[in-house]
Amino acid sequence: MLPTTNFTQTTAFKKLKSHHKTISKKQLKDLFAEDKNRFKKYSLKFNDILIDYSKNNINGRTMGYLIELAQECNLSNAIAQMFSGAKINQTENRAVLHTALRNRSNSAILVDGNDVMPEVNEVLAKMKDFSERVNKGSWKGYTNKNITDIVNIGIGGSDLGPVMATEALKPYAKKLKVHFVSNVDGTHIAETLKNLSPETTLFMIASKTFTTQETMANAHSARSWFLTTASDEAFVKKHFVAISTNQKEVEKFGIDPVNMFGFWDWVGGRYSLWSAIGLSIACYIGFENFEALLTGAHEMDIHFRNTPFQKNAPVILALLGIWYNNFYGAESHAILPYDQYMHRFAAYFQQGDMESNGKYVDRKGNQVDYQTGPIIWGEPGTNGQHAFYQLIHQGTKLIPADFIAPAISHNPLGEHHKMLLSNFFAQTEALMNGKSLEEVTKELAGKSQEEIDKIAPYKVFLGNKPTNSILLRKITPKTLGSLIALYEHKIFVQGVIWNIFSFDQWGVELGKQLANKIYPELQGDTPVTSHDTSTNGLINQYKKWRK
Ligand SMILES: O=P(O)(O)OC[C@H]1O[C@H](O)[C@H](O)[C@@H](O)[C@@H]1O
Repeated sequence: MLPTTNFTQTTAFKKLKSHHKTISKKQLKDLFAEDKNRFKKYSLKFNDILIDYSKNNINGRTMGYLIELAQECNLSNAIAQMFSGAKINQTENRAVLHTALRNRSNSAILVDGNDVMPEVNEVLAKMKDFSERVNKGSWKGYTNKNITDIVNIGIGGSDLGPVMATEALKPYAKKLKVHFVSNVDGTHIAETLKNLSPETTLFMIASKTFTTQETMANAHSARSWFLTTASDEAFVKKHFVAISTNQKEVEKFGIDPVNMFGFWDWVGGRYSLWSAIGLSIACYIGFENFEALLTGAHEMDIHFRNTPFQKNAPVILALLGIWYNNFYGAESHAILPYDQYMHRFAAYFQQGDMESNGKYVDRKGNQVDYQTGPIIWGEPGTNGQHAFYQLIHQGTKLIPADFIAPAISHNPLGEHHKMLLSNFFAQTEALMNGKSLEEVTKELAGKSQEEIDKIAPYKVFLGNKPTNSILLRKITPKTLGSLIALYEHKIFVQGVIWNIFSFDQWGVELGKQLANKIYPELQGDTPVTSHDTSTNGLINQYKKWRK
């Protein structure tokens, strides 16, 4: 059982509340002026990742109290429980063991008294064999041609991780092309299949439950498309594999269990890219690179498990998030990768974070009276700079942001990377320092006082906007693995402190139930009357227009 401390009742919370009153009056740039060692004090290095959190509204006292908060909430105990296989997903009575999937040390991890590692290793070996066969061309299509294209059909956790990681690691791609179909909107699969040949396409039907409406609809459409050309059901096994925890449903769909890659109920969908759900990643970048991804995550797991909170990267990022969420009233958190390959990273952690910590009931079953998970959003820099950064710089909302960039580009084209990184460095500096009225006035020298008075207020930047900078040496499979695990554990720590269950997702059920109720009502032309007037009106207009 996880601890159930109400963090707002802790001594550390009270200390932080009163400390906030004084430190929030301080300007970040003054904190830097006061302390020459600020960067050294508030940055840490983990392998090829430098995390600079010095541009935050914190001092030694803030960090001390935040760490006390983590201690009072029994974080160490919660961490130990997660790694040991305790059933900390209490509302579903499940262990939470994505860390076992990348446990390269192979030490035993027990669930209900059984070591899960032999099974984990067995699936990994099967993934290795499969990805190598497809890549080498010894896995043939039904007309004896090599597979050239993989289509992963899945949604949510069975899609976002593989999409994000294959995009982020494109420079490591072998020769297979990979495509992803998630949306039940027929456009997604229709557009994907347009340029593919059934003879050389392999479908991976990825679904933990194998009952998800969108995935099953797309899987059936893919099979029909395939059979239109291939004609013979017997060929399905050469072109369809399943990734799931539900063998019964896989067989019902017609996929041979030999071509099924299993995982377990203790792998949460949004934490599943390390499992067989990562098969498309392994095929795309090669198994050795997939293993490097696991190793990177494993090393972060070790760091998270064994490092004192003062130097513990996920703990620090989590506590800073809590600082802004619960003391400064920040509603959102931006993730801003300065790397085009990382363009789905924020989208990936929208599910990772918001599905985990978007909860209003605490671990005792009571409604919380404080804020929990933030809204996660972001786009790659520099594109974001020319779109929404205006609001970060001069809007009325406080938006803490993580800036992420690699020192070495996979495409060292002329001066591009220096230009990109000059923006990366400049933005956090600008957000911190802002621009004073005095500086603006100086810039306007030569203009009349009247003109200056008119325009100057608009040109002032208040600054004092907090950011973390995460500088990576290079985006490699290993570094990406560590980075993803860093964010995963950050989410875990926050969930522990907010006293919520981070590993269920009951909130997605209601919409699904209602869609299932409405679906049959869309048959025929008879107007519906069973809903509120708005829903009835919309459905009935749809029925008129579709004729
Ligand atoms: O993998 P599946 O069982 O198809 O589930 C796919 C997704 O749908 C669910 O509704 C949840 O919101 C996600 O957590 C999950 O990843």
